[in-house]
Formats: sequence, C-alpha cells, structure tokens
Amino acid sequence: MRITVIGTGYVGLVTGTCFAESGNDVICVDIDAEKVARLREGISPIYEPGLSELLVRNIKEGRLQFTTDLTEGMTDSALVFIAVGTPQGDDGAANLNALWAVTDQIRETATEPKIVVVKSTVPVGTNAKVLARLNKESKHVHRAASNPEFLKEGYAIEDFMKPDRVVVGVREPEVAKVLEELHRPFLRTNHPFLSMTPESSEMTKYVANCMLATKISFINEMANLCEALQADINDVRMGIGHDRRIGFQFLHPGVGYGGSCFPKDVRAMIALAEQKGLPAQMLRGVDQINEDQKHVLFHKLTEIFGKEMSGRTIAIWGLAFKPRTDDIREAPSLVLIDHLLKAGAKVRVHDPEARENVKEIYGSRLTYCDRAYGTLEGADALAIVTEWNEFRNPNFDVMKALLERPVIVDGRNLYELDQMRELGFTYHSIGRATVNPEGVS
Ligand SMILES: NC(=O)C1=CN([C@@H]2O[C@H](COP(=O)(O)OP(=O)(O)OC[C@H]3O[C@@H](n4cnc5c(N)ncnc54)[C@H](O)[C@@H]3O)[C@@H](O)[C@H]2O)C=CC1
Ligand SMILES: O=C(O)[C@H]1O[C@H](OP(=O)(O)OP(=O)(O)OC[C@H]2O[C@@H](n3ccc(=O)[nH]c3=O)[C@H](O)[C@@H]2O)[C@H](O)[C@@H](O)[C@@H]1O
Repeated sequence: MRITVIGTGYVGLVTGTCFAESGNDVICVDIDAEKVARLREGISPIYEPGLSELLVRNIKEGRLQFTTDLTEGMTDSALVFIAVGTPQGDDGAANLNALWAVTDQIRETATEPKIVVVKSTVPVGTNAKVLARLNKESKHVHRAASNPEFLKEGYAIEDFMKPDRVVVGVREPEVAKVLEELHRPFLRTNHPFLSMTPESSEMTKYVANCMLATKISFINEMANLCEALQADINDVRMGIGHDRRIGFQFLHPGVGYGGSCFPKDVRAMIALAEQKGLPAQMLRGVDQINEDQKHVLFHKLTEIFGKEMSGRTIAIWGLAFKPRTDDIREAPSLVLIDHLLKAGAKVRVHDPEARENVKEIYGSRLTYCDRAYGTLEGADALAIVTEWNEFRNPNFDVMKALLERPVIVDGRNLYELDQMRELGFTYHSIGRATVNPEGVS
C-alpha cells in the first residue's frame, strides 16, 4: 500500500517508519525543511529507542521517503495520515491551526479521492469538520477517518508494533476494511481492531489519557496523605495493587505527570465539557493536583535549607519528563529549575538525553554535566526528578564523597529507606517517612 504521513514528530515519524517496516511504501511530509533534510540522511530528530535503526533500514530499502512538498507526497497515495501537533491553545482547548492548514492543502492539491485519517489527538467532532472542509467545493469526494494513537514515548516502536488495541472511527465499512488490512501485521489474539464512529474514536483517545492522568493524580494525592499520616505509599501500593481490580500500572507516585499529552489532553477535555455546560469537576482536580505536585521537590528542599538559597548548589538528576526520551515538554524538572534559580541557588544538571533541549531554554544559567556523578561535586543536595535506570543503583559512597552534604530529595522513590538511614543520608521521598530529617544550616 502507498501511504502518506503528514507531520514527522513523535507520532508521524513512528507511524511512517513502522508502516514502512511492515512492507508499505511510505512518504512522510513535514513543513520543517531542516528536519526533512536530516531525516533523508537517516538522522532522527528525536531520541526514541529502536527508531534510528528502522529509519535507516527502511530508507535504504526504498520504502521510506521524506519531503516538504505535500503535492509530491500525496501522489498515488490513497491513504493520507495527519499527525501534526495539536497543542494547548490559550483557552485550554486544543489548537487545531496545523490540522486545518493541512486539511485545506489536501483539498487544494489532491488529484484523486483520498481517505484522510486523523491520527492527531483532536476534540470530539473534529473528524466531521475535517470531512466537511475536505469536500467543500472540492473536485473529488474525499473520505475521513479517525485513528487515535496510544503509543508512549520511550516505548513508541514497541507500542506501535504491538498495540493493546487499534481504534478507528469510520463512516464506511470499506474504510474500516482498508485500515484493518494495514494494521493486520500488528494485531494479535486478544489485541483487537475496534471500529466505531469517529466521535467515539476521538472520545476514546481523550478518555484513555484522562483515565491514566487521573490514576497518577490519585496516587500522588494518596502519597501526600501518607506522608502526613505516617503511612508509606510503597507499602500501600503493594496493598492495593494485588487487588486485581486495581492493579499496579500508572500508580507510581512522583513529581506529577509531564509530557506533551496528559496535561494538554486533560485541559482540552475540561474545555470540551465547559463548551457543553458541564463542570468536569474531577478532571479539574486531576489537573490542579498535578500542577501542585510539580512543586513538591522544591518544598522539600526549602524544608531543609529554608526559602533563601543563594550560596546553595543543587544537583539535579533527570530532566526529561520521563526516562527513555529527550522530550522536556511540560517536564517537572523545569518547574524545579525555575524555583531554584529564583531562590538564588546554583543548579548543576544531568540527563542522559535531554541536556541539549534544556540548554536551549536556560543557556549558561545552569551547569550541564555529562556524567551523573559530576553533578554532585560541591552540591548541597541532589534532587532526582526522572527515574533513568542509571540512577537506580548508584555507588552511594562515591556520591557521599562528592556531595558537600549527604542530602537527597527523590521525586521517584528510587531508594530503600533503611539503606539511606544506614548510609547516613538525609533522604526525602514521595509519600514515605523522611530519613534523618534534621535541617541543614
Ligand atoms: N507525542 C506522543 O507521544 C503522542 C502524541 N499524540 C498526538 O499526536 C499528535 C502529534 O504529536 P507529536 O508527534 O508529539 O507532535 P510534534 O510536535 O512532535 O510533531 C508535529 C510535526 O508536525 C509538523 N507540522 C506542523 N504543521 C505542519 C504542516 N502544515 N504540514 C506538515 N507538517 C506540519 C511539525 O513540523 C512537526 O514535525 C498530537 O495531536 C498529539 O497529541 C498521540 C499519542 C502519543
Ligand atoms: O497521548 C499521548 O501522547 C500518550 O500519552 C502517554 O504517554 P507519554 O506521555 O509518552 O508517557 P507516559 O509513560 O504515559 O508518562 C506520562 C507522565 O506520567 C508520569 N507517570 C507515569 C506513570 C506513573 O505511574 N506515574 C507517573 O508519574 C511520567 O513520569 C510522565 O511524566 C500515554 O501513556 C500514551 O498512551 C499516550 O498515547
């Protein structure tokens, strides 16, 4: 099958590459000429495990191409996927400018009828508007479908190749058939292809993200309560997770969810509810709890050092919004950095992949360290924001020798309390007792 994918971000690039890997001829279109030039050379603009290898192989074997020219990109493709960004607008609702620009361009340049598949996350009712816009005074009768994406960054290839389910929103059974055929290599027993209306499909995407965000805000609220009530959230997690109705997934307490999707999708859902005169009380709570949680590590540091931090040096491990990505969109690390700089602290940072992206924002205001241990030199405390594997089992003796004071505030609960106690660290984590809680003067 010949396929066009418009937008080569996390979703578009993974979609295009995986469809090429399963034997299709794919051409990806993006307005970012620099990105397209690099992609043509097989250079991925993002860090995503496994992506580079697939990219290079499929380009070499002639199944994957890149262009900035939409007309060229659409030639001979019956299926056109739209995967452009739908960021949060000023009013909280999704900003669909890129989607409308692409829709208009498809209508204006298509030389034959197309099936236009919206992969971007869009408000319920958007697909109907895309269809109307595609066919307004058009020479051809185009069809539109919805096919939301559920991949996670860091596991994007794996999630795309082995999805829990594929959801499509269609008006015509024959469109469902084409999409099912395209996805067949990725479907497995008990991992179904679900066909529904475009409205239900669009809603499914938002409900999935809102549910996952709700679980995270729920466990973070419970973690903060545990701290106040001298209970331990790790024990509580075990105690509830073994109930199969509850389970363990997405119930890790932390410093709040970040990334390009949960924050904006929860707010887009609130905006959709508002438009219909519904209060969305729970989702407002989810969003607010998450915003507050991003400040937790700074509050813990002020408990130790006081609010004035000039003369203090704080080391940060982890900048990306989660491990296995270089993405820093809505990352909790940025909230902590802003607080620390405002309080006058010196900040030394390390992340295996996201340092360059953070440098673009903060420039020379931070010290960037290639190695995790290097950040600790002369620091009054270490703050752990992202749970990269390399932080899970460090050499604590080396850490103690490098740190000016043995203080760790851990936003991901990586270490055992007993071990921290024995080693003599002052250790604050999320929803657990503080170890050696004496303040530092
Ligand atoms: N990032 C993720 O993990 C996931 C994202 N999504 C959704 O997928 C959509 C895309 O997200 P990302 O890939 O993260 O976005 P992104 O911001 O990484 O990439 C969007 C790409 O679209 C390109 N673009 C913008 N306007 C264009 C135009 N007129 N013509 C051609 N290309 C254009 C941009 O240059 C950029 O390369 C969003 O709606 C998002 O909510 C869904 C599931 C997962
Ligand atoms: O629509 C999207 O863009 C995607 O959003 C999320 O994927 P992603 O944002 O890449 O990453 P997650 O693994 O979901 O993590 C999101 C945030 O939640 C946090 N999180 C996650 C799980 C958890 O138990 N606790 C927790 O704090 C992570 O640290 C991270 O900041 C969803 O998991 C995907 O299914 C969805 O397709």
